Amino acid sequence: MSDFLIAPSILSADFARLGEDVEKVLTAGADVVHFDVMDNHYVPNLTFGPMICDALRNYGITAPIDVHLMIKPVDSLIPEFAKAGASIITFHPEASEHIDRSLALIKESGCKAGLVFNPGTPLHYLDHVMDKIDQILLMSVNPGFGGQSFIPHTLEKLKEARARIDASGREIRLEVDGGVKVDNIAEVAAAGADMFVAGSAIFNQPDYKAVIDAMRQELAKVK
Ligand SMILES: O=C(CO)[C@@H](O)[C@H](O)COP(=O)(O)O
Repeated sequence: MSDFLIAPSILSADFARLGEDVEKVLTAGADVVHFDVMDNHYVPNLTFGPMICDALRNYGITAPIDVHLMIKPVDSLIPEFAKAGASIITFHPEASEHIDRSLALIKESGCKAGLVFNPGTPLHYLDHVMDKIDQILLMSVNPGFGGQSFIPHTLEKLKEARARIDASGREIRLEVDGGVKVDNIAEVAAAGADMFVAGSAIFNQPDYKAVIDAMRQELAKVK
């Protein structure tokens, strides 16, 4: 089993049959459920909250749920998502008044914590919190919608983030999100990512397993 994790974004799943569709993508070989929370304030779209996360757990989903908060303010929903069964909670540093406090709140709630960087957000927000995070998520599209194209300069940013992780000596996941597909996943992995969010590339195809298997074949060429 490779150390690369594939995390389908349920933003592109069938909301009318969400439990069934999430179960189907996990059975097809996905590792993690990527759960995009949008508030129509921090980002121009509106999705779902803790009740849906809780509903997935009640449906029987046991895989890690990676909650990506695209909301402002950040803190009030952290305990709610932890109670609802989130495994990992990430947020955008510029959306929090107190980054250290938000990270501490996630940890106190029993979840892994991470920071998310939009394409134009500098990585210097990591400077004083590397010892407090488990994951870095680099957005390779501007957040809000699935189906956008991968922004190429993310590759350079991934290399910079990987160098920061290596220098920290800590085990921190480097996740990438937006426009990840079979034909670019190897290049993205070679730049340093080890966790791949893919929404439309998986859910817009009839055979999820065929896509995930093809992604793993590409990843096998890298490591
Ligand atoms: O958070 C987001 C968008 O804001 C992503 O998770 C997208 O949902 C990824 O979709 P694709 O680019 O893979 O279609």
